[in-house]
Amino acid sequence: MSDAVLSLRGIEKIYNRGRQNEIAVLKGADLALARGEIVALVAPSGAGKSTLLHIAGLLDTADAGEVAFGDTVMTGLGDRRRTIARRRDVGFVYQFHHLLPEFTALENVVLPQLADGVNRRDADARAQELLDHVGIGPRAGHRPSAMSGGEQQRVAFCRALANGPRILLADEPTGNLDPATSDQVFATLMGLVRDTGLSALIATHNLELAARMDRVVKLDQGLIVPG
Ligand SMILES: Nc1ncnc2c1ncn2[C@@H]1O[C@H](COP(=O)(O)OP(=O)(O)OP(=O)(O)O)[C@@H](O)[C@H]1O
Repeated sequence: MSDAVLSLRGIEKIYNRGRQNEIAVLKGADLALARGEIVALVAPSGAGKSTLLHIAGLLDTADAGEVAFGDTVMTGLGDRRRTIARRRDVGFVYQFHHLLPEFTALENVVLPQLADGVNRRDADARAQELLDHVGIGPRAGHRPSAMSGGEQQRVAFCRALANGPRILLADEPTGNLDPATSDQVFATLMGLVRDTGLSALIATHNLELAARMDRVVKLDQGLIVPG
């Protein structure tokens, strides 16, 4: 039995295996996220943060090692089960919001719920509740192009949380914002994660933001080490 919500054990990833440009990015990375824990992942550019987040979120597979959500080992499960787990258990946030431009803020938060079988009325209510929670309820009917960068990113947070995941994975979630906005939007994200009791792994270059999380880890030579 493990108390961890997310466990990465001995994760290895090699790109271009057997070719001249072979690159071993992860060489046995270990990390466990406790319930409600917010962990900062810091590393120089190219060290493998995105690769690790993609493997943790079942968007990519490792060459060796194991990913577990709670006590369930996800490694080796078929595509269907991985897709369902990814949709239900994991929320992703990226540096760029990747909202669908032709849909409103509300609709962007509704869509992942419809894909998970939630009815429209419940999905609308949950989306509005999340948007209210991050302070942009009145903008629910606006398309992303009519919103500021900070507002767009708040919508992206709501979309990531729409299906009630256990784990939030974020890749430079405020990296595209100016410093003042980044600070506010980061505080919003932290509040949202705390209020929902999620476990979060947040990659950032920003050491000030990293210091505000529960724990800092570094990716160093393909391994996770204390920050
Ligand atoms: N699909 C791929 N094929 C080959 N090499 C790749 C692939 N994806 C990433 N890499 C290489 O693996 C290394 C790690 O990439 P990754 O994107 O995980 O780093 P990162 O730490 O997230 O960087 P950044 O902070 O710049 O986003 C880099 O050298 C990158 O060029």
